[in-house]
Amino acid sequence: MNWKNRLRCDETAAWPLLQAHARTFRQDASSFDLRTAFAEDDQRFERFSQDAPYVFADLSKNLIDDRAQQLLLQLARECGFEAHREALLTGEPINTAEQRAAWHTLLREPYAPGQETASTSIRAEVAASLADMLNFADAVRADSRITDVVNIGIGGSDLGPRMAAQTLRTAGATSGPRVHFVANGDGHEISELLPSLKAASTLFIVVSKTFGTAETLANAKAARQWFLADGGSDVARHFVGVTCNTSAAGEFGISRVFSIWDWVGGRYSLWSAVGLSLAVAMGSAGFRALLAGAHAMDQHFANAPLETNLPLRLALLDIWQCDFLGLSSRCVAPYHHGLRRLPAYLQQLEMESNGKGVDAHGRRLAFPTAPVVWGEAGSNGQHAFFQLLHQGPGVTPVEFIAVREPAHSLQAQHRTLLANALAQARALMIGQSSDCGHRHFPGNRPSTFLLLERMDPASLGALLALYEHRVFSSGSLWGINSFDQWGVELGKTIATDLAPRLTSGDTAGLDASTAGLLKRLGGS
Ligand SMILES: O=P(O)(O)OC[C@H]1O[C@H](O)[C@H](O)[C@@H](O)[C@@H]1O
Repeated sequence: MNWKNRLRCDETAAWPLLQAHARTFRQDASSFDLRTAFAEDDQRFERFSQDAPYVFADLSKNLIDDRAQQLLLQLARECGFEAHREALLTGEPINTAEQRAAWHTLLREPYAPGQETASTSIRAEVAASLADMLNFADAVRADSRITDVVNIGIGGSDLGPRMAAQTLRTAGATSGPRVHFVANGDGHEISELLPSLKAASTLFIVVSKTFGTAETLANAKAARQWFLADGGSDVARHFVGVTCNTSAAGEFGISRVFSIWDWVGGRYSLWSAVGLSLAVAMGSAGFRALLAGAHAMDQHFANAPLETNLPLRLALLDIWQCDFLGLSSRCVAPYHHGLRRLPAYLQQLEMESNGKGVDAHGRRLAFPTAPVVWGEAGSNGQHAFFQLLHQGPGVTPVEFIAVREPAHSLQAQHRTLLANALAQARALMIGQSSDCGHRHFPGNRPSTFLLLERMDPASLGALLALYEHRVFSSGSLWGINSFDQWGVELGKTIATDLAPRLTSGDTAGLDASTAGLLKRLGGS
């Protein structure tokens, strides 16, 4: 099957079979129960868990059985998933709305000069661009005059590098200058940071694929104004840019520009020069290790049989939960302090990619797509919202992420943390019967457990690539284009219209609520 003619999940023969099968999972006494499933099958853990590069995954505590798993695999095959995956990995224009590839996997593919293929020149270009970016990053690290680096960007130009830098700092894999991130259009964020800096020892990296994002341009202007006021004179040396739009960066006064390709989607761009601040934080060797870890996961995704292909298995579980069990949210609980921004990163990756109500041809979808992703680092979440997960009226699947080896020496404390992650997953599943209502835990609540041996650049690269491919896989089967984001545009257009009205007080044509609020907010 050609990827362009692939089927949508609800057009397959597997779809109605899955619907029928899902009825046996309804929440009543005769339905599927995890406790019974484990009691009746001593191989359940082995069959619903697996290794993938750098990641071990246990899916066995989910509300899924062999028949559901087989039907979901049938659904993937019927949809033409393998052809679509091939198109992703070979740079076909799968972002059909914008007629371009989504070829982030190329950014982490090792390049050996002399390999003659049709795409040799783009591979050579990618390798040269990476070397240029990493040389610059190492030079910044070696320059004792630079003590602080500020990444100015938002969305995909912030979330990935910020989360990865934070994770690897906690893991002890960063050194060199302090790296800060400014994203928010709210001027409080940059205003809080700037007074702690000195113009002469600060490097600003302005990251924007389009170089047209209002928040980033406003923060970059504020930074330049502060830089000049603080006695800085050499804007060209202290401001560099990362963008597709080199001319707009030039107009801003930035001469040192690291360019990226239009086939690198914002939320998939961490691996490109968008990761410059991260490369400054960990050096070229660390950045290359991150790419190598991601590439190992790419290879797994490309070659592992569908039955043991972890990104696909997680995507099938998402589809099963979302479309057949009616579970519309997923809690991510990373039991690693460094991963505390992972839920925010995944919110963009998953919800901006797959939060669509139409398919790639613009046809309305009659089934739900991306679940709401939310979460907080463990064990913090246990003392906040886990109450709802254990005893709330609805069911929310939880995804635990744990790292076996800590980067600190508090071994006993780490064992307690791991015990807590295990305990929460087990408590959700086994529950506890009590005649006293508020002490009753229904149990049979699903969770997935992802386990890393240690947190280092390669493991993080693999984990993030796993999530990217999972999102591609579910999006592919839902029939949607995971690589556009038209849903963010309307609000931007309206904000452009409203901004001058806050000063003029003009409310013509506005609804009464917006007009009333505008009058209260205006004039400052
Ligand atoms: O990198 P930029 O062009 O500044 O875009 C930054 C972000 O803003 C957009 O509105 C999109 O929602 C994001 O996908 C993107 O990552």
